[in-house]
Amino acid sequence: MFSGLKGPGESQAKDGSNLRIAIVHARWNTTLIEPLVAGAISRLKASGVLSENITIQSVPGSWELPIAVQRLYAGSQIQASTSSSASGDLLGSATDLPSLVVQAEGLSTGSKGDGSLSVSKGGASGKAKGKEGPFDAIIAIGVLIKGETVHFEHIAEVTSRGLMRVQLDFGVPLIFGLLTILNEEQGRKRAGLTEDGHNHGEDWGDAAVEMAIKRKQWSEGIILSEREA
Ligand SMILES: Nc1c(NC[C@H](O)[C@H](O)[C@H](O)CO)[nH]c(=O)[nH]c1=O
Ligand SMILES: CC(=O)[C@@H](O)COP(=O)(O)O
Repeated sequence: MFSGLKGPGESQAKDGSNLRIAIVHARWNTTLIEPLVAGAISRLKASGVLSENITIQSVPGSWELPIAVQRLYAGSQIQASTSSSASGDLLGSATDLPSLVVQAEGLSTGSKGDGSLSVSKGGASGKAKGKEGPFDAIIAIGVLIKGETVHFEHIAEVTSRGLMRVQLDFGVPLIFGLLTILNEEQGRKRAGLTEDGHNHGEDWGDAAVEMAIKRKQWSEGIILSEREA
């Protein structure tokens, strides 16, 4: 897919075993979204990111990506403060009994769809409980396909700006996984669904690990030079 000078170059994704990564994807154009999400997950795991430390959330369309990423990241920050106060003292920020039980037991809650609460051990799917606390990086995935109107341009512009704003406002690496394509064939190529295609989701997974590790180092004052000047 990448010919000549194009492409991200050799992956710099190192050990992701201690990272917490979120993937937020739109559901529009799901036949392209699904392989892109799968590609990102495959590379996260190839770098050692644990399954229980990969959080996946979906939104209706790309327009919803910025708000979802912003609120999800803010929520992960609250988790950190809640779990640290819960470990420090039983009451923490939650004082109602159900929340205390959920916290104390390391349970997770969900909705049964009839408005009642379901509570299960471990993560929402019952799997091993992953890390809590702020995400180390977030991958936003969407596919915008040009139609007959200028709807495409409006969403592409503001969604891109919105994602960049969240990234800089919150200081969290936000991997740009928004495909803005003119036709479905362009999308199939970039989702790795054609012989000459390449799954861009793989690049986004690598980028998330690389940037999460570098952000962690920089936030601890660890400044390493990648090469001799
Ligand atoms: N046409 C596409 C959309 N449109 C939907 C919007 O993103 C949004 O969900 C809706 O306007 C409600 O706020 N979304 C995509 O991701 N891709 C498209 O091609
Ligand atoms: C990106 C879009 O919203 C686009 O697919 C909508 O198509 P149209 O411009 O024909 O309404």
